[in-house]
Amino acid sequence: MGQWYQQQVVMQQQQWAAFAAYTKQQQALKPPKKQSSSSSSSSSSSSSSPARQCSQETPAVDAAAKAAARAAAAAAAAGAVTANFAEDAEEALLEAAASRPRKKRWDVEGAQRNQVGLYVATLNAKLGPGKAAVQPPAPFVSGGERRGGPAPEDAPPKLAGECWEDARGKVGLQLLGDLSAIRDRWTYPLQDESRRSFAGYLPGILPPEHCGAYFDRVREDTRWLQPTGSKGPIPRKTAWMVARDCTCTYRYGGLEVEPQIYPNWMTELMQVVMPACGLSRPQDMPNSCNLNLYEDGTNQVGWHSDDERLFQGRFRDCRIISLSLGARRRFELRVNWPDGSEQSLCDMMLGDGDMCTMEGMTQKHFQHRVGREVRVTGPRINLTWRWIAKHTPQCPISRCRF
Ligand SMILES: O=C(O)CCC(=O)C(=O)O
Ligand SMILES: [Fe+2]
Repeated sequence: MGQWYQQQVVMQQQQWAAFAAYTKQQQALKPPKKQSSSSSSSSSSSSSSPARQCSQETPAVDAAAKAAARAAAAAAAAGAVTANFAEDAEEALLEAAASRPRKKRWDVEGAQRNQVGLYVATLNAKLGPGKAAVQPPAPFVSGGERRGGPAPEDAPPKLAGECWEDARGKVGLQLLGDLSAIRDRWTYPLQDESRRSFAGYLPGILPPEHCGAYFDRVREDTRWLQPTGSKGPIPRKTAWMVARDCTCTYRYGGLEVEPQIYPNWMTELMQVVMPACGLSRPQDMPNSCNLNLYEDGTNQVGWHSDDERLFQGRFRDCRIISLSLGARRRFELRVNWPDGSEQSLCDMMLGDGDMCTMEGMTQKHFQHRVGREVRVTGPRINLTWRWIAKHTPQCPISRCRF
């Protein structure tokens, strides 16, 4: 092992030890949770003992931190993952540790174990067969919930057999990559037939010399907003655009973004990129687009699904097509309800001019994010096209009868 890697491993281990200590301290400081009404405990919320909660929770924090530290060290030693890996694992754990109960059966330990487990599973996949040196923490089976994620008790029942959804062939779902004339340039990093969930990747659809021009145009000719949510201004700028005659606002996570009608550059850009997804006729084009501007790696979007009512993605197949311009960022997907010991995390590095899709029931079964990557210094714009399936009652299109 080279000296550089050894230094990295030691640094990561030190970082993790400090982090574990910090997390432990935070857990101890955490205000006591309210007892649930069904609890027989006589202690009120103000008198329940933080020390007791702490002694239950810190071993899990430690175990998860150690597992992630081993994962990060092994990855660095093997040179198998990007330098951002340790940071991502740390963030995953931080996120789990910062989670707060939403439902009675929420369990911080389970959430942490599953979070870290996802990273370890990804790492092992990257290390390759026979080199999976890292043991993931035991998966958490029930009673857990991840922040923003659905509760285990909300897991949909499986159909007869091992599948959650009808097969692609049965419902006639065609993947955009298969519709494309450049089929051989598409890959599908996420292909989960049992959940009828797919994510496709098409590198470099725009030539590099055009990407910069589009980037500047989109940046300059968009009215960017930075709405404020419950935790302050969102860590990116955003815009919501819709096709002519539509007035649907986009509501998500307590935010509401007013629509801008597709400018001419948007229609032109769609004509350039949509044929790569087999969509060439104007009537086939998506009727809405969410735009994000990430000024640098500190800007991000947290775990979420694009499962708003507008798109009906929880109930029917839903296509989402994205184009990235500017700095390369990691786009990750994770499964909502892992099956038994199944650990599923999928990531794609999205660079200048790359396209990516989410198709089928992905918004029901998976969450996605672009996490913090502090080493990224350049800006990135992402355009995420969708089809509005149910317009808001106020929108004239919802009142149209064709
Ligand atoms: O920036 C990205 O690649 C993802 C954006 C996203 O998830 C969204 O706009 O809903
Ligand atoms: Fe999204």
